[in-house]
Amino acid sequence: MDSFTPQAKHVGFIALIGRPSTGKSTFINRVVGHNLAIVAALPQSTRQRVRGILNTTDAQLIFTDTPGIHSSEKRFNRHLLNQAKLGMEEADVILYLVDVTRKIAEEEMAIATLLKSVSQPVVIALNKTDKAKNFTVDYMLFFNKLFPNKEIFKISAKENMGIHPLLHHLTSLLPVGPMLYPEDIYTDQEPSLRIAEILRKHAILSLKEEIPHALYVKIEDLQMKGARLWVRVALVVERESQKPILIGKGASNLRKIRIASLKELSTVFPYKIDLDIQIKVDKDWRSNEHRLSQILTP
Ligand SMILES: Nc1nc2c(ncn2[C@@H]2O[C@H](COP(=O)(O)OP(=O)(O)OP(=O)(O)O)[C@@H](O)[C@H]2O)c(=O)[nH]1
Repeated sequence: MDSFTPQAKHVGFIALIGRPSTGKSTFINRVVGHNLAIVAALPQSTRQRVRGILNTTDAQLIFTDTPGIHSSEKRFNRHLLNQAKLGMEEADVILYLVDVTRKIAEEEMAIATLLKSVSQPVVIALNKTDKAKNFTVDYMLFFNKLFPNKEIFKISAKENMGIHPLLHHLTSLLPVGPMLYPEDIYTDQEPSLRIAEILRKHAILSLKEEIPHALYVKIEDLQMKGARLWVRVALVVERESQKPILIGKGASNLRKIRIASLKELSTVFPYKIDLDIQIKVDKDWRSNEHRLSQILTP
């Protein structure tokens, strides 16, 4: 007997899909218990396919957090949709998370059409059912009609309601096989990706409206210098006029981003980090196919 044969469990990939701000990142953080993905009250804050891995006694659930699906023809949103489709192709199970605080709209029709054509099992979970104002009943009717006999889960990722039965059901749908990751690994993200995600989150949180979508983060240099990790990072915007907004009066916004990022980085990495943050302009990067594929492809 090979003593290295991993223990057989229910193991597989679960692609999370849903329209923007549905709570996908909150859900992953809730079940995995680490702050892996960007959680922000902003649409499309998840551009990288972040994975969270939940190890239980009988399963290894590997979650893929896709960008929110948008039924927009804009090139930028088409890219996000492609990323979501990519995430679905690799998955054993698709978990469709629905935000019940928003009325049923064309996005649900678009997603339902997409889901009708997939070969994997689809699980539907209605999220944010803790909110007083919600359209849970409308969604139940909508999905019962589209997917007769399918169990619909009612959850709150934020308030930790209904999560256990959902995880139990997801586990039952995963194939039995060897574990794909060691049990102590909860993400397969590279350190540079994690640093970029954290910087981008705090940059986004420090801004309002237009700019967040015009921003990406590039790790330009990353070196261990003695016991410290030295990182040079560029916050890249689309236009010169966006630079002063990001920097803020007397560099106040930049300082805010640095302090919040360093605080979070200190909880993730076991060494001190030096951050050299620069602000750069990459003119109209969102219309540049080449740049988009560099930024959006994990
Ligand atoms: N009341 C309530 N709010 C929630 C719940 N889940 C998520 N939220 C909130 O909804 C907002 C969006 O959550 P995210 O987890 O960032 O959503 P997302 O689907 O990852 O968003 P994108 O990355 O833009 O696709 C945040 O303000 C969350 O706090 C929930 O169960 N109940």
